[in-house]
Amino acid sequence: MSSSDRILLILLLLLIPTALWAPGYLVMHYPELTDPLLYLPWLTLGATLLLSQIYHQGRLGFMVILTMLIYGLIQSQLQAPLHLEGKRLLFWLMGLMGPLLALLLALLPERVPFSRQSLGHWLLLAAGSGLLLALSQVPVLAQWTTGFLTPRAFLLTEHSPAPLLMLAWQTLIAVGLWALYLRKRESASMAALLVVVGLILVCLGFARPMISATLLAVVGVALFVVVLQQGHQMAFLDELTGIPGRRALNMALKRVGRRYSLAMMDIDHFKKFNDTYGHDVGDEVLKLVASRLTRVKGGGQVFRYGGEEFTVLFPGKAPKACAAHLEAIREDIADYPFVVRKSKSRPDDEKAGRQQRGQGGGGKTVQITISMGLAERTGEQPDAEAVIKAADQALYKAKKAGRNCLKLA
Ligand SMILES: Nc1nc2c(ncn2[C@@H]2O[C@H](COP(=O)(O)OP(=O)(O)OP(=O)(O)O)[C@@H](O)[C@H]2O)c(=O)[nH]1
Repeated sequence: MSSSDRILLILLLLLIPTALWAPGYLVMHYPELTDPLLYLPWLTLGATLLLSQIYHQGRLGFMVILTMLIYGLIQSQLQAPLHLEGKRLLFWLMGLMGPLLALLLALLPERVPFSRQSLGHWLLLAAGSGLLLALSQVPVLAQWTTGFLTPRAFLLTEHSPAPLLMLAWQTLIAVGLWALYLRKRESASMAALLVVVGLILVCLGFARPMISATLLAVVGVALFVVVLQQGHQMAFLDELTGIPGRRALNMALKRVGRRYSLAMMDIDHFKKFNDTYGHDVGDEVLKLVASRLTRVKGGGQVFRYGGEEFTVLFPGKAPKACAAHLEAIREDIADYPFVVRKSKSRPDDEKAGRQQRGQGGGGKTVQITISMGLAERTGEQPDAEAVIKAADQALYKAKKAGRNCLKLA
């Protein structure tokens, strides 16, 4: 499970106790706080909207705006008993259209929120809100929801006004968003999933006082964490390969301590490879090498140093203790049959790739090799710069020695 998956899971789990426990606890023990708490979602969501602007996370910003619209609707229109026809219809429309809008926003391309390019996103939000308000004024629909739909849509219990039909629709969208997140690993689908799960819980516990304020305030905090996490990824992960980049290496070197070894490695003849097969295939090679390198044993931490160079850091290890692990990974890469396909249909996951190779794949198999130089921190080379330089010199020796080998400084 990746770190973003773990964060998502924690945030989702955070919503459930909030829904079950916080509203009742607040009303019972701190009744004087209930009025100020109604402002809390505006605060948490407003802060997240600001941060999403700073980090240029447009779709996430739109998820925040959608949540604000939902909260505004609940506070301004839905503070009345739901057996009133118009209110019940509005509740239905919010429960059905809110998740749909979140899904559609997650499917739209990334845009900076307050710019001309995001006009489509704004139109979608405006159209959704306009349609909701227009439909809520149709008397026939109001009669239909109370007279026909609600009794047949299986109300959960008398404590929850959310009918099963609505929950089924919301759950379907949540599952779709989960699948979208697993496929694309984008913060927008993660944010949309949090908003939809938050809305499901709000609908389920709608009869409880303060449910929307407490839950949507927590959704605001959860979205804040998602923006921060995305900002962290942008700063520390290499975009092409997805492994930590140079900045992450610099941070790791600052806290690694006094004893460590460091290997610099470089893909052999990569320029020729790029010139022969094209930059796109070169990028695929970089991704492949990065993913194979991350399997290094012995506690090695892998970074993309830049271009076709990678670094592996072994905290607390002497070169003797990590050379075998590096050799193993060098051989693993040299033995991996990289197929250059004519089409750009290289599958993302390795199993599918192996299957495609098994069927011939229609491409040419080429060997990728890497050269490595290994150095350790010593009294003579106490700072990280000197260790990197020594590892670089050892790498140069490896290139001179015919490539596809490891040399010690
Ligand atoms: N496709 C792709 N190529 C890159 C990237 N970054 C750097 N390169 C290429 O990597 C190549 C590096 O080539 P050189 O430093 O001359 O070394 P080499 O061809 O690997 O030869 P040796 O290191 O001597 O084995 C250049 O052609 C760069 O354009 C990248 O992100 N993607």
